[in-house]
Amino acid sequence: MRILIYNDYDHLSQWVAHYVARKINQAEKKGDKPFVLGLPTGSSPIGTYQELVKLYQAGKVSFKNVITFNMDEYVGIPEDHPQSYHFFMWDNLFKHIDIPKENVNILNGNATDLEKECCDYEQRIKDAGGIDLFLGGIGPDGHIAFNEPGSSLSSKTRIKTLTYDTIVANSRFFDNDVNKVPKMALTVGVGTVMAAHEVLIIVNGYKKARALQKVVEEGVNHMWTVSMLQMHRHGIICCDEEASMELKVGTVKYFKDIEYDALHNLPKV
Ligand SMILES: N[C@@H]1[C@@H](O)[C@H](O)[C@@H](COP(=O)(O)O)O[C@@H]1O
Repeated sequence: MRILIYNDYDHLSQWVAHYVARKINQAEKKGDKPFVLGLPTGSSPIGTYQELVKLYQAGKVSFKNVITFNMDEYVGIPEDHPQSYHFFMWDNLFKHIDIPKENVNILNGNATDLEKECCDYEQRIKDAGGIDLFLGGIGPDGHIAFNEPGSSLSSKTRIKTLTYDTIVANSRFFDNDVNKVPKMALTVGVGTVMAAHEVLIIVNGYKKARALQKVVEEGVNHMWTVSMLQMHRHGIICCDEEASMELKVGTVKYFKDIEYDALHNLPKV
C-alpha cells in the first residue's frame, strides 16, 4: 500500500486529479475499452473534482470514453434533494465535464426493490468489465463508502443501516439536525471496492487522523473497514499533514522518503 503525505489539501487534490486524468488518457490511447472509474461523494474529493474540471477545461482530458460508478446513495431522499449523492455528483463534477449521461451509474435509493437494485448494480459493474480505478474517502470511523464498522470485508453492494456516528458526522449537511439524516443507504461493499484493479483513498483533515493511524499502523480489521486496503495489490492512500497527526514520526518519515518523487512531481497527463 502506498501512502502519499502532502503538506496540504490543495497539493493532494492536484496530484489525485492528475493521476486520474493520466489513467484515463492512457486507456484512451490503448483504445480497447472505456475507462471505468469508481467515485465517492463527501467533502474529501471536492478538491480533486475541481482540479479534474480544470484539466477538462484546459483540454487535457476528456470523459467521453469514461464510465463511472458511484459508491453509495441514501435511501429515500429524492434525486434532486441538495444532499442526495445524485445531486452532489452532477453539481460538483458531471455537469462541468463531457461525460455522456448514460455512462453515469449511481445507485437508486428510491427503487421499489432495493435488493434487486443492489444486485443489478453489481451486474452492471461486471458488464462494464470491472472497475479500473476506485476513488474513495473515509468516515472518521474508518468506513469506506457506507461500510460501517463490523461490515463484512468481502461484502458486495447492499442496503446498510447507518451508525449513529455517521448520522452525526453527516448531519452537518442536514442543518445539523440528526433527525433529517436518512437512516439507511445503498452502498457498494468492501469486496466491491477491493475488486477494482486499483483503489485510491483520499484522507484529509485532523478528524480522520485516528482512522488513518489504524489503517496504516495496525492490522486488517472489520471495525475499520478501509484497513482492507492493506490486502489490495494496488492500494494508494493520499493524505494531508493534518490527517497524519496520529502516525508515528518514523512512519511519516519513511513514507515521505520512499514517495519523494510522487510528492514533488505531478503525474504527466
Ligand atoms: N458515505 C460517505 C463516504 O463515502 C465518505 O467517504 C464519508 C466521508 O465524507 P467526507 O469526505 O465529507 O468527510 O462520508 C460518507 O459517509
